[in-house]
Amino acid sequence: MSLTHRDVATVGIGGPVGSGKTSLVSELVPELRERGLDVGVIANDILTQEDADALRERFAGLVPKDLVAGVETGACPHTGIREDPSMNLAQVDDFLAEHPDLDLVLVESGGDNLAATFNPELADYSLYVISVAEGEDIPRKRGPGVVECDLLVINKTDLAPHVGADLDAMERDAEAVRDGPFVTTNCKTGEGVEDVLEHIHKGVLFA
Ligand SMILES: Nc1nc2c(ncn2[C@@H]2O[C@H](COP(=O)(O)OP(=O)(O)OP(=O)(O)O)[C@@H](O)[C@H]2O)c(=O)[nH]1
Repeated sequence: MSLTHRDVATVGIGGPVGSGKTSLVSELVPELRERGLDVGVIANDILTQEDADALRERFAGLVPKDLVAGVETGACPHTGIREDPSMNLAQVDDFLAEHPDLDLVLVESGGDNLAATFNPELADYSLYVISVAEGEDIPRKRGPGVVECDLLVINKTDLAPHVGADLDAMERDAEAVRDGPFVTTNCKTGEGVEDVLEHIHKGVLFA
């Protein structure tokens, strides 16, 4: 069920460069397909189709090729997902024209600087992915992406001991700066992805 006027649920996935957004999408899609859901994927990038091309290959046999699309924003990533989401919305409409029974569209943002949030017109539910390896003080900085998303995902938990990050401190800070939930993940092993799915289900599919 969608909260926007389109008859499909949309989930935004934002976060800094390299935090693990594409890796999370790669983990989520097979699980969503396993649950019988028809999924489309949009990857926003400043000037390339790289993520979309990689995802199209990865999802071969799982997601029709025309349900994986790249949107080239040509500007700051947040422009296409917040200020003017029209290119992304047009892509959602294109998906629906060919696949009217589509259940869910994942919209991955290009990497940003902790400030990006999704326009509610584009995303019914938004995730913000940060990485342990980028420093344990990220939640404490209260970036709008971290504070305002529906679900904060603290990824790369496996790297905490290697970069000297205190995961417990990150979790305490996440709790302190947010009203909403957070989860911890390791997208290399799939750990925590089940929790993300549960939140998405609660947030959009079974809302
Ligand atoms: N160790 C570890 N590496 C991870 C994890 N998640 C992602 N990575 C790696 O981190 C790198 C960046 O991951 P991506 O998924 O491409 O990150 P992204 O946020 O999509 O990056 P951009 O699209 O460039 O902003 C890749 O080399 C991944 O394999 C994780 O949980 N643990």
